[in-house]
Amino acid sequence: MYQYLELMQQVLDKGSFRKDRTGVGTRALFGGQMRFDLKESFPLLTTKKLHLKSIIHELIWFLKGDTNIKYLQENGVTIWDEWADKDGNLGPVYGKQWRGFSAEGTYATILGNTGYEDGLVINPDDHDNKELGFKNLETTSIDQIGKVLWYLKKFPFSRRHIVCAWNPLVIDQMALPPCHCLFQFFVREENGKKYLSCQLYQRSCDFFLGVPFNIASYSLLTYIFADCLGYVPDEFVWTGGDVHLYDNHIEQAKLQLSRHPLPPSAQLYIRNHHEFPWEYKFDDFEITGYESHPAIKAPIAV
Ligand SMILES: Nc1nc(=O)c2c([nH]1)NC[C@@H]1CN(c3ccc(C(=O)N[C@@H](CCC(=O)O)C(=O)O)cc3)CN21
Ligand SMILES: O=c1ccn([C@H]2C[C@H](O)[C@@H](COP(=O)(O)O)O2)c(=O)[nH]1
Repeated sequence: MYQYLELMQQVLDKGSFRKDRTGVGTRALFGGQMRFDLKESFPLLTTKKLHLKSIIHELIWFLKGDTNIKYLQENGVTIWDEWADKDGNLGPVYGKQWRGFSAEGTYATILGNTGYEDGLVINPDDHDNKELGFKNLETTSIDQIGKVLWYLKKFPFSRRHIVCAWNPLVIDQMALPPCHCLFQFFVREENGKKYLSCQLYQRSCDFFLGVPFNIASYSLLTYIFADCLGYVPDEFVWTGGDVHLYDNHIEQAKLQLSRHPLPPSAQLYIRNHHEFPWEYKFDDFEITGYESHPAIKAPIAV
């Protein structure tokens, strides 16, 4: 994971100081890329211990199209707690957009003055409110995960294998607009075998807490798709937009940089094959050979 440590060092050395939405403050670079060869090892950070359970359950939860934290809580995962409402809902976040991208539940067609600028709170469940001057569009829902899997099977060399979580029609209803907002698959053939790569565009990157999770999560997603398709996991390419270290993560980042990375020896095995990505369960995955330095605590910026 030298790629991660190199980019972390660059953010520390060259990042500009910026105010941010959370009020914590960051230093940030715009634009960054890291490549991980999945054929060598499963990319887990070794300079601090990662909580694999949270990463795996979160991905299973996205793939099921779930946007309520109940499933996560039942499995001891607390990483989304701060953003949920009293019923555990997060609005139409990742799961909804991956499995049912649509304009559902929005004040999508503006008939007149919505009063939005006046700070009027619009209830998205109020489906046809003439008084407020909006009504819902007739919606078409797209299962982007199912569709891209089908295209990967039928037209592996297509350049259109894209899943996009950034849905401008419903962004204001999300507890947090998607950070990892678009990914693309790429297939190449060598000696009769098909190799599957994935590239993520992450618009906003909490480099200390979020990014190690995001790298592991999308690498796991690539393995899952490869397993469904009978292809070989090839590369994961991470591309970041606003790559930042929060001011209250600087000491933790420096501690990490002072540690010697351990050999990248983690491997992922999928115990049970499934036809579709949303059918995988926690016990279908086995990670072996993961060794790391101890965990480093850091506060999350809300
Ligand atoms: N500021 C911020 N950074 C993020 O990375 C982030 C958000 N907000 N909001 C939405 C999700 C939630 N994510 C999170 C939230 C918490 C941890 C975290 O505290 N990680 C601890 C371990 C906690 C655990 O797994 O139980 C760590 O040491 O990695 C990581 C990612 C990623 N996303
Ligand atoms: O998977 C994730 C989810 C969130 N983040 C980080 C990136 C930012 O620090 C915050 C989001 O704040 P915005 O003001 O909406 O950019 O969450 C992440 O790194 N990975």
